[in-house]
This record gives sequence, structure tokens and C-alpha cells, in this order.
Amino acid sequence: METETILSVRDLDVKFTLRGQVLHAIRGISLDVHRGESLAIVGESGSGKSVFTKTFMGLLDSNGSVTAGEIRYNGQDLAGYTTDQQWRTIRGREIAMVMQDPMTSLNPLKTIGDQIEEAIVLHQGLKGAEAHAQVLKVLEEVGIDQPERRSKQYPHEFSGGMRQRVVIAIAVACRPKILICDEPTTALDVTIQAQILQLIKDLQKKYDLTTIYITHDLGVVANVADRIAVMYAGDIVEIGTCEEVFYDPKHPYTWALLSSLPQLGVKGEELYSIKGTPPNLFLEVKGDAFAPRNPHALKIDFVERPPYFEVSPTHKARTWLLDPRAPKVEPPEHIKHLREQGVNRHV
Ligand SMILES: Nc1ncnc2c1ncn2[C@@H]1O[C@H](COP(=O)(O)OP(=O)(O)OP(=O)(O)O)[C@@H](O)[C@H]1O
Repeated sequence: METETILSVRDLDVKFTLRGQVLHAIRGISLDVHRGESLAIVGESGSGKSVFTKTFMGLLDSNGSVTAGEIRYNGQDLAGYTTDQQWRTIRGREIAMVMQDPMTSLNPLKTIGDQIEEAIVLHQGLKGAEAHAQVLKVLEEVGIDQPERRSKQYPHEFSGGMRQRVVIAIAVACRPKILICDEPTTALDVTIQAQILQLIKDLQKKYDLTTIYITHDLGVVANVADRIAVMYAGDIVEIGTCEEVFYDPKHPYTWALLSSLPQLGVKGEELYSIKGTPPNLFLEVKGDAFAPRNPHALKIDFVERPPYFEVSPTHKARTWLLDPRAPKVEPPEHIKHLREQGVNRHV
């Protein structure tokens, strides 16, 4: 299949300054996002998923900045944007974000109808009755019944799942090209979770959106992602199609993540958890950042950062285990049969 790149990140570095110390949060990431795809970025808390995607919208906290690299979008380098005026041409309009907690994105003092209408007036140029009609249409589209009545209500009158639908309605009403969903369902119970993911999927198709999901939960992305990028300590350590990452994972960190899928938890047995802690990003990371937690670490892992090794044209991983000179190490037995276990229903 021909792929067109909508967003191209090259050698991106992000640093934060905190009490005179520098934290290296993103360490040289390169990534091409394909138009129309659904890309999931997975990794433990603190791996840099949010910081990475916030650079696409100029949303880094004020003590952080992009210190190297490029973010190419529409012939522009977003990494060079400095003013709010520049970012206003991108935020919401080209790239929109749905956050984990809808309450932080909604104004508690305004009706949800007014909030959606603002987005429509601003981005679709509609006014008055036309804009109001569009509000009702959008509400229906995101699965909110009785749109006329609901549009007059305030955020606190909606359940968590319904609020998330409203946030999605606002994001989509701006007609962005890329929708970033940052743990969009973490705060919701499982049934609602599935409904929200389905809604995003439907809207993606309808509006030809490119979606980027950020999550720590591989189980969630199994059902929605075309490709998966696995992040560890501010870097993408493995990337491939959903099929490749689930059924032919190469990086020991991906093995560990897959091992902690709740679906694999045998009754009565404790859930697998990854031993050790990620590196302190205030200190320079030497070699493979995962080495101290990697039971299969080689000597070189502690000395030199691995390059990407290509597994297939769509699949690559940064691990010395893929070097032809490395000893052959098999993934753990329990993740070799994920296909038969039906863990990934999507592929
Ligand atoms: N304003 C800040 N100042 C200093 N460090 C920061 C700041 N914002 C983020 N960081 C650090 O950057 C790193 C990446 O954080 P980030 O929030 O992107 O992780 P994440 O993978 O999205 O995790 P989570 O799922 O918990 O949000 C972490 O070490 C975090 O402590």
C-alpha cells in the first residue's frame, strides 16, 4: 500500500530545566506518521508519550523546549515555531487533542452547546441558526441523544463517557487533519471505553482523520491501531504494524510490555510486572536505556546505544539482540502464542 507522510519528525530532542538541572525527556526520535493511519504510541508512565506529542502542538510546559530536530508538517518546521500566533494556525485547526480527563478541556461555566458552537464559528465560519443546527448535528454524530436539550446543559450534568464524547465533538468540529488521543479512555469503565474507541474509529473514517493514540495499555491499542510505536525513556525502541509488534516483537522491552497484558494473567497467579525502574533522565543514558532491566542484556548494551535494525520494511527495533553477532535469544514462551489466544482481535 502506498503511504503518504503527513507528519515527519527527525532527531527530536526535548529538554526540561528543573531547579537548575536538565532532564532529557525526548532523546532523538524520528518518526513518520502516515496520512489516514491510526498510530498508537505505547509505553510506561514517564516514557515521554505526552511530551513527544505535545511538541506537535506547541504545548510543552514553559520550562521545556525542543532543543534539536525537526517536525515537518505541510512544508513547515513546527519545531521552529515560537509564537502563539504561529501555533494558532495548527492547534485545533490542523492537529487536535483529546485528553484523558474531559473536565480539563471543558469549561464548567458554559453550556456544552455554546462550547461546541464556538469551535464551529471559529473553524467552519458558520453563524447563528446555521451554527446551532451544526451543533445539534455534531452532538448526534458523537452519539448524544436529545441534542437540543443536552446542548443547553453544563459539563457536570454529563457522565464521564458523555463528557468525553463532547470533547471529541469539539475536536472534530474544528476539522483537524490529525487527532491525538491521550489516554482517551483510561478514566472510563471497560464498556464505555470500547464505545469511545469505536466512536473515534468511526469519525476517523468519516473525516479521513489521522489518529495518534497515546496509551500505556497495549490491550487498548490492539483493537484500534494500524501501527504501534513502543516508547521507552524518551525514545522509540520498536515500531511496526500491529501484527508485527504483537506477534513478532523483537525488543525485550516490548516482550515485557506484552507479558504484562492482563489477558495473559493466569488465574490465581500474580500479574507480571516489569522489574526495576526506568532510568533517571536527569543523568546521561549510556548504551541501551533498558539494559539494567533487561535479563538478556549483552555487554555492549551498557556501552553503546543500539541502532535500529530492520526486521521488515515496516518493522524496526533498537536492540543489539538483532545484531547478527548477538546470541540467539527467544522471546518468553507465554507471549509466543498471543495469536492463538486471540489477544489481538484487530489483526
Ligand atoms: N514540565 C516538566 N518539567 C520537568 N520534567 C517534565 C515536565 N513534563 C514532563 N517531564 C518529564 O518528562 C518525562 C516524560 O513525561 P511524559 O508525561 O511525556 O510521560 P508519559 O509517557 O506521557 O507518561 P504518563 O502516561 O504518566 O503521562 C518524564 O520523566 C517527566 O517527568
